[in-house]
Amino acid sequence: MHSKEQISHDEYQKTSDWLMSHTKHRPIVAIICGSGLGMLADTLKCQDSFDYSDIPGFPQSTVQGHAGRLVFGELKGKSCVCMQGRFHMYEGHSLLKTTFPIRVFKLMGVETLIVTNAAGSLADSLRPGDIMIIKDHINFPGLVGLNPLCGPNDEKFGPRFPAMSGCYDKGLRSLVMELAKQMGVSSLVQEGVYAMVGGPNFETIAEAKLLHRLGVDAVGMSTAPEVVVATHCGLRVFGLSLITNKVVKSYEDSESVNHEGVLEVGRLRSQTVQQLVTELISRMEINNNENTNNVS
Ligand SMILES: O=P(O)(O)O[C@@H]1C[C@H](O)[C@@H](CO)O1
Ligand code: HPA
Repeated sequence: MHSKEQISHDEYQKTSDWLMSHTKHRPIVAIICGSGLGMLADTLKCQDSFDYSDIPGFPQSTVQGHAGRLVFGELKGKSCVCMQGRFHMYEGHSLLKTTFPIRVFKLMGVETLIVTNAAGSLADSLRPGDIMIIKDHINFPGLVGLNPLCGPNDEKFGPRFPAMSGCYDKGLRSLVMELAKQMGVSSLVQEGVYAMVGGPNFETIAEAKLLHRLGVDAVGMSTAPEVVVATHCGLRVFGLSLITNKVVKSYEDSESVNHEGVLEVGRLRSQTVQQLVTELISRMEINNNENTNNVS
């Protein structure tokens, strides 16, 4: 059971120290690329990149469309770190390992986490290719005790009982809605509720109907554990889902979803997602800590 595993503060610190000694970048923004969205790292300038297999303590990516590389670089004058590939519970990683990079980023001085994912839509208003700004989430594994915060609490990171209301920063959500208008893509962008299920199978029709009745707008297999750990340690979070498919919720519908189709929509919408994230990073306000120095 996941809650028996522990990762000490020292272990997170060791990975952070290793990374800080191998790059001059001092990131203030971390980006997690969802399935098929690894190109978000391509926009970073003056890159330093590390395969996960070379980073002490890092888990390995096993999913197609998740390269398994950590990329540091500058975007619009801000120092960033980008995960080209995330870890999912269904890969067999414990939730602590799944979220390991988040606390490492915190120790490196990151202030803001941008999470992206591929998701299937339940809401009729969300079509494949649309972008859903995550307003809130339902962490289904978390609700039954599969939560990365289970086990002894490390007060150095955050409190035993962290609040999760407001975990998706309101200011950043409004900013992205505004940016979408300015970029002329507001018809593609709306807010909604994301639900995490364990995967790796896609939903049955009965499960889809249940999620729809519960008010879920989009469903995926990631993100919630990362956001819980990030919020626990005080990171500001912005999340977006690229809608890659409609979740089949009728027995009359003969369509079915597959991972290749998910990756394909990622490729088709990569530029718009990239532009939105770039503009967000460019326009977001940051706290002036020592990490704001640019790398020359
Ligand atoms: O890493 P994300 O959440 O973007 O990946 C989604 C969920 C599954 O891992 C995969 C299914 O196609 O895409
Ligand atoms: N369900 C769950 N996860 C997903 C989906 C889906 O329909 N599409 C992309 N990730």
